[in-house]
Amino acid sequence: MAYTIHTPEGTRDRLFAECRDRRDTQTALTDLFRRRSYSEVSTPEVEFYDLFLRSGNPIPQEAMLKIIDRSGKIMVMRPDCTAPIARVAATKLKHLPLPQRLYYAETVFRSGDQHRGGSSEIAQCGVELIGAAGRKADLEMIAMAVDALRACGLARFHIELGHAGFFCSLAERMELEEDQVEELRTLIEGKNFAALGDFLAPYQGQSATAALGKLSRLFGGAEVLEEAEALAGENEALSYLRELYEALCGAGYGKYLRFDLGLVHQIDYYTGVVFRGYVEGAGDAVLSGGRYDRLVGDFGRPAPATGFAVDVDAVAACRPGTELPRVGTLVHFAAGELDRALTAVDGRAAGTCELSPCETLEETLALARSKGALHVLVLDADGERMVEV
Ligand SMILES: N[C@@H](Cc1c[nH]c[nH+]1)C(=O)O
Repeated sequence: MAYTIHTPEGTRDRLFAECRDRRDTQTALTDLFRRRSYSEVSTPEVEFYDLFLRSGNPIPQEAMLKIIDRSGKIMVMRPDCTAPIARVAATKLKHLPLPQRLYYAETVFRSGDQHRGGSSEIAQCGVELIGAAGRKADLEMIAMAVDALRACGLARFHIELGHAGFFCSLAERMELEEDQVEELRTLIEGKNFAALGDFLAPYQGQSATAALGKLSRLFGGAEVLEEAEALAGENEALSYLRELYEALCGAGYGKYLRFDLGLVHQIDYYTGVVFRGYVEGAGDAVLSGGRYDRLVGDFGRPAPATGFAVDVDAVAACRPGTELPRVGTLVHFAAGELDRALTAVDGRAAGTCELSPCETLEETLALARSKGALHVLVLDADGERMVEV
């Protein structure tokens, strides 16, 4: 059957260098998170569908991979890490003082054209700062987003800042129905200018219409904030973004920051500052996050929170190239010489030397030739010698 040799849509096998790059990227990120006092948590790969419906419906329902369990309950492959961690913070961790700093390295599953043909299995590495509101917590998180991409060895990247409150304050002024607000959000998020124009046409003349129409074009440097103020008037979200920007510039982060006031995440638990990270060489965002002050409360312990997740494979693909070390030496060892053989492997640079599983030297030499190795180290009762391949 042809099925058995294919992997399901949106998934694929990952080999050698790709696995190593994923692991290295995860390590670079988690080292940073640990240094900043974040502790690791892990939540189940399969969760109740209801968890994601109740917690503000973070992911469109059609994007969740569903499973029916034996009793007929609908379960989903975890489509998002933040909602389950909010549950943990509100339940298992409720006796611990706030704020709590948590990190994770997990896979999320999102399917359908929602992900524009990309992988539906996404390795994420992220942080959540739970129980801290306000300026200092937002500064910590945005600085950490910059440092996370720097820790991965990236130089050409930027973080785009937006504010969920800006869109909401404009949408509120238009007195729309809830589903119309969602439609508007999707049009702006998708930078779908033609449809947005049609949507707003009946509202021409209203004070927020011009700003909403231009929202998806309001991106760039700090001048964007002035442009937005000119369109929308004094606005709390804009003043707050300026305040954060000035503090971050003072700490040397300014050159990594830009603004995108049309940044309206599809995930709809965000309540304040939102941001995305873009790297030269990757079409889509490689980092995404922001403030979500109501989600933890949905699980019974009100607490403001902020966080972000890095798409590990997307970042790994943009890291400066590191060639996979070529295996230069195979170790051919006689029975009883396993310990010497392993010592020889461990004493060389990782990945440059490996054991030969062959019984005869001829077989090992043939294996060495097929792998492009240059030497065979022979270990036997007489001692050791190096044979050129
Ligand atoms: N869970 C979000 C990222 C995030 C973490 N914390 C807040 N936001 C995502 O997958 O895009």
